[in-house]
Amino acid sequence: MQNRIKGSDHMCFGCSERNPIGFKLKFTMDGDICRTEFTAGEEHQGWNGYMHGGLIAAILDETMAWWLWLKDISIMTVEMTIRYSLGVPVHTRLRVESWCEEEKRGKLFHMAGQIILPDGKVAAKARAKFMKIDPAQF
Ligand SMILES: CCCCCCCCCCCCCCCC(=O)SCCNC(=O)CCNC(=O)[C@H](O)C(C)(C)COP(=O)(O)OP(=O)(O)OC[C@H]1O[C@@H](n2cnc3c(N)ncnc32)[C@H](O)[C@@H]1OP(=O)(O)O
Repeated sequence: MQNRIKGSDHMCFGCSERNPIGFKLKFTMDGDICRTEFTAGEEHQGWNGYMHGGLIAAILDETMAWWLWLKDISIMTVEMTIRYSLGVPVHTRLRVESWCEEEKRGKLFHMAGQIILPDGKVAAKARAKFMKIDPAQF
């Protein structure tokens, strides 16, 4: 998997290779699904042995954002809900995927994403809205 941005100096917590405490996620498009993988470590725990819910949200947020980013659409998250169905154990390879459910007037994107455990069960599912922004403002 390759990030599209190379040589830039951004410090995005989700995807920058330069951020020393970030997730360093790398994304790829598979048809109309954006995918990444992640294995949580001890430092990502909430309850012992399980990943912190806020960090689960961050991974889902980032994966949905990258579906748009890979299509050259600059956005910001404006709303997100998460259903946490199963604990996400640390030291476990996770598959994360996202897709677009609806586009409104080319400005608001209704996205969804999920974290899948090795046995195929969905541990967490997000729905979020992303608003198109002018990247020159940031
Ligand atoms: C070279 C370097 C590259 C570096 C590249 C790094 C990589 C990059 C990868 C990506 C990485 C991303 C990382 C994860 C994504 C974040 O984490 S983003 C961070 C979290 N999100 C934020 O901070 C967003 C904060 N919000 C804002 O700044 C402002 O609300 C915004 C988004 C700029 C919009 O402001 P605004 O233009 O004033 O919008 P506003 O007038 O309030 O609303 C516009 C319209 O949308 C509607 N609307 C607003 N919110 C909603 C909503 N939640 N639901 C429905 N409608 C809504 C309004 O009703 C309005 O409708 P109309 O009146 O036009 O009909």
